[in-house]
Amino acid sequence: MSLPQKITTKEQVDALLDQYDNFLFDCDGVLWLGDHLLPHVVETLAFLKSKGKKLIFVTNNSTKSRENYLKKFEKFGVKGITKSDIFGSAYATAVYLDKVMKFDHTKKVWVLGGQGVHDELTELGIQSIGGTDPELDKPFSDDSKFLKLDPEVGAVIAGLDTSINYHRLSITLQYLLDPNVIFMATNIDSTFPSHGKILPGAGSIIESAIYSSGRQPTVCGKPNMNLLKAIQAEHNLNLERSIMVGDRLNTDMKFGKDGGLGTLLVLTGIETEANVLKQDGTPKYYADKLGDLYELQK
Ligand SMILES: O=C(O)[C@H](O)[C@H](O)COP(=O)(O)O
Ligand SMILES: [Mg+2]
Repeated sequence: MSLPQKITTKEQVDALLDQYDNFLFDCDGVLWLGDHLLPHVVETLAFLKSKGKKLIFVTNNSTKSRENYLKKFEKFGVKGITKSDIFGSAYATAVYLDKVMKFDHTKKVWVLGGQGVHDELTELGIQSIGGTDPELDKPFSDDSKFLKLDPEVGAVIAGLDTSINYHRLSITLQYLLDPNVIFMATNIDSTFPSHGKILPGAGSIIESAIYSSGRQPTVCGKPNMNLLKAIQAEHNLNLERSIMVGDRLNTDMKFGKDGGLGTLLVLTGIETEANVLKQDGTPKYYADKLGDLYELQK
């Protein structure tokens, strides 16, 4: 059995830097927990950049568009990131619907999810309804205006929705009962690391739509390899010299392993050390936190 190796010394960090040119970062649980930036993240990213490393950000959190992630990076003082370095699951899902499924732009998308999904669809010229519409915050009743279904809806996209309620789930089901309506999910993470808490993730919400409709969605976030194809179309990385840094085994680490990348798990999000030490081969490396790559240099 090949146990994951814990990064605890400067020599190990140096060896990691020799081995990899491209660092792909998960965001929730690696860089930040909501609005709380994790220790020495800004310094670590600057340090890696100073060593000539390419930094790419790959998040399953669909509540923000790439444009809004850019603003979040700026707010935290992370410099030198461009939109093309950010791959969010809202973006990946919108692009897949548009480019792979060739979605008819005269049709609309019903959203069970946050603003990120609406924004990425808008950027591609696709209309969307539902989602963050405040009318959906009202309790469900037979008078709901949404029960008069929009015949132009051709797809449902489901993702993380922190305003989830019976109204949203009920209307989503009405659209999914039509087998001609495409069903997509941004990601299937069961949980979501918040500051000091583990909360229900997008997968736990989407599961309700799956169960009630009896349908399975096309999923676009990690560990789906379509996301890696999208990254490759933009950056053409040498995957053997690339490493995926994440906090979750069944999304981030699987994504890295399936894609032929190295894998580094940090313990600031979902997984515990005991859990990591049960793994054989993946992750290849683990650390208490991302900031250790910087702190161990001192
Ligand atoms: O439930 C979700 O959508 C996810 O748990 C969460 O947002 C994952 O984000 P990531 O860790 O990929 O940045
Ligand atoms: Mg994460």
